[in-house]
Amino acid sequence: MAEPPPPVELQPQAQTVQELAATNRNDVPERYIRKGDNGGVLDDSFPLLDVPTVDFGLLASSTAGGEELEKLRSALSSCGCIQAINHGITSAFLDELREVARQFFALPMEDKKKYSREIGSTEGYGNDMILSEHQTLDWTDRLYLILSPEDKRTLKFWPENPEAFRGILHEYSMKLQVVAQVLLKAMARSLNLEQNRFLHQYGDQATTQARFNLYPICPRPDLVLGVKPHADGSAITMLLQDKEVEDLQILKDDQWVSVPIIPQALLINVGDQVEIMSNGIFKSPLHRVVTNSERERITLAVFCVPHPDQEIEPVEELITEASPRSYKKVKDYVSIYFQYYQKGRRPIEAALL
Ligand SMILES: O=C(O)CCC(=O)C(=O)O
Ligand SMILES: [Fe+2]
Repeated sequence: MAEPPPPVELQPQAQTVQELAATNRNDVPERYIRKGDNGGVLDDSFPLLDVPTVDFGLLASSTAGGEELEKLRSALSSCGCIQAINHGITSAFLDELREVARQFFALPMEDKKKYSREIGSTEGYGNDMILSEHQTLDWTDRLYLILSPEDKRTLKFWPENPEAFRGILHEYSMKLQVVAQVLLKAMARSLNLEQNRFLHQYGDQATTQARFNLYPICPRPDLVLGVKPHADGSAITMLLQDKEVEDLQILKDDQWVSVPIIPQALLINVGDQVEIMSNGIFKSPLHRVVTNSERERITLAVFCVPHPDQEIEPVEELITEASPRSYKKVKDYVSIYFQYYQKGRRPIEAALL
């Protein structure tokens, strides 16, 4: 993979999407209107995807769980995602987390702007990074924070208001490390590999990054997307969905389908780096977020990303005559990610042999 030039960010929008939505109740600026046939007509009749639920209590036991492993393998190699249940994080805790996220986005703008990200960098509060004059913007504001390793956190971006925010996010981060380990081991076992086969490549220097997403009410859901179609550049992504507003869609068999909400579940999807490690057996799904003219939506995505120096490549045992190697060895996969993403291309194309 060629070394990409670092992204150069153009002048950000003067207003957050939340401000736009509050002042402009009937229309949206041209910059947010999607161009071309970027995924078909946006009407509101998308079929619901049947995302398999996987019991993490069963996956975590090293002896039991054959049926659960098969369910995992089959889900990750078809739709590329699962609803993780019994993952050891209580519903009450997930509700607290949703509540501090809601309280943060409800703060007055001047309070939120204390945590604004700096131009050219992703961490902090703000909206879409603009890399080209032609870029269609996403109808979303975000708070982006590195969770781990802990010494990589930039605390100045971690809200002090609401007061419980930092403590709850820290606790969530600790709990997710366990969930990620269970998953990566189970993924290997489900393919009859030694259980640390993916975990070794994932490495012990991996970072986890949290992205709180606010999707304000949008007057033109027929024309505007919350997040344009993309696949994640992570190894895996764990999404805490909004409890009520169902606007995430996945491309399955060339059709956009809605992801149902299970309030106590974590929606976990394969990212490009696990697609590469599994030699394409596990699929990193294309997904997008539609907008909503009635309800705002808040989600929390956590991306689990191998260290940039870590080499990622298909696991040897998965390369056979019947399924030859499909991807090159890659390093620092995330660095080209934004440029491809903003151009609406799939970064994984760069890794294909
Ligand atoms: O908010 C969502 O439902 C999904 C967000 C997403 O795809 C992302 O942040 O990569
Ligand atoms: Fe995503």
